[in-house]
Amino acid sequence: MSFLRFTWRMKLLTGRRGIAILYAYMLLGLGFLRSVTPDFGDLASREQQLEGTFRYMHERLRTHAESVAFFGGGAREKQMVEFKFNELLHHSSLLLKKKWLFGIVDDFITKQLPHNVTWGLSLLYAMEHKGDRALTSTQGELAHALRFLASVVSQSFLAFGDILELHRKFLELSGGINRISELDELLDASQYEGPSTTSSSKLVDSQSDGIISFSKVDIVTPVQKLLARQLSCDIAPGKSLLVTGPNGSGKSSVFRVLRGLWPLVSGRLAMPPQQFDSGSGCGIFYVTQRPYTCLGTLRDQIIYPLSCDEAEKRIIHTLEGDESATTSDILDQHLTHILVNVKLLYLLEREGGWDASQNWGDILSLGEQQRLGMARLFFHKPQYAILDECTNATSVDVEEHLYRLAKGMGITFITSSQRPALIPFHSMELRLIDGEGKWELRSIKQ
Ligand SMILES: Nc1ncnc2c1ncn2[C@@H]1O[C@H](COP(=O)(O)OP(=O)(O)OP(=O)(O)O)[C@@H](O)[C@H]1O
Repeated sequence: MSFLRFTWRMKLLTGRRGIAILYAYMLLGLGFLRSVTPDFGDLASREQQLEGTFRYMHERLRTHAESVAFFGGGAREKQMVEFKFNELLHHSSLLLKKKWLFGIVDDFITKQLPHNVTWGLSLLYAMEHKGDRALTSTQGELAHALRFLASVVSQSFLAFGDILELHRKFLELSGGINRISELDELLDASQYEGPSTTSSSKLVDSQSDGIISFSKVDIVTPVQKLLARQLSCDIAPGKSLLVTGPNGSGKSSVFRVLRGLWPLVSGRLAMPPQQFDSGSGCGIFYVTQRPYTCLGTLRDQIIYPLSCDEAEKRIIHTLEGDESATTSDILDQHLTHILVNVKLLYLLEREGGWDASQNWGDILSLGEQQRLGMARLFFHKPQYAILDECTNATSVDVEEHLYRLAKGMGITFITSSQRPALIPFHSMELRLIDGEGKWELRSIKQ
């Protein structure tokens, strides 16, 4: 109804030609805008998806920070998070650019051009009422004054609105700046107080003839609870150590100090050279009870923390394969052999090959994850393996089979376990007696 009334009023003011111009403009303008509008719905949902993945990766990293640090997977995680961040950044800037360009076109079609068209229509109106010059000029002046007043008032309100908005924008901006400066301060602090720097200044004797040696080391938690007083113990290649003790007595904490995740507050620690950060050919490799499953393919689970390229480079140096096969084929053949060893070959078929990408932490049982953790150990073949109850969900015969294989590869273990079946694979037992400082070391008769 109001539409008809508007049309009728417009016809009175501008005549048929004016109405025709107005509606023709509206239809053409709308049609044009529709045809050039990017699919903002799709773009926004893709942005949400990328943002979600990026946040999920951070969340996951926080949850598994300790495992990642033990593996020395920091560089690999950084690479993966940065890849996702760049993807998000690229998409967001594309979306912004599209919004900006569309804003210009939209503004032109819906505001600037109509403004001029209105002037055109006013001119038509003036020309059609040219009989009474005095009346026309009075109406013209009045219309002009009204338009001027309306535009001044609306512009003034817009300007005042902008000034009022400034405060809110400033508050929003200062909130963001505060968070960034807090992050900056924390990063600075972590550079000076990080466990690795504190401990490394005192500890690493990389010329230790391949021996891991604790000499009067106090194992102390971050809240200053003493778990083992003046721990002294040498682990030589081929002389594996079994760490036992009640729950909470500090078995894993010994490994944390060894890896440099907790500071060495007293004593001395020597260990063979290691390249945790590059993840390749490392001297000491850590396998947790619930092995960390990274985001990625089945192949990525075994070669972690190496990337596929790094793993291929490494395999080409260490293995001799069929000359006609590509590096990736040689790598996959080697990984298949490892899967056979850990009795997980069926995964390859079940999940659809090495490039299958799944949420491995959810779809694999704990026992399967643990065997995958051992597959990772066999791929990296370190000099020492820290095995923190990492086979306790597998059956005893599988556990013994895995230890036999690792021993056959010349890997020396530092194991935390409660299973008597593993005793024969070790030469010494370190028993943390009460979690209050007492410990004892005994040799195991083979
Ligand atoms: N980040 C931490 N901050 C403070 N205390 C901690 C921290 N991590 C562990 N602890 C404490 O240190 C003690 C030893 O923990 P640890 O994980 O070494 O025990 P554990 O012997 O490996 O136990 P379990 O056999 O159950 O695996 C526990 O009392 C635990 O509560």
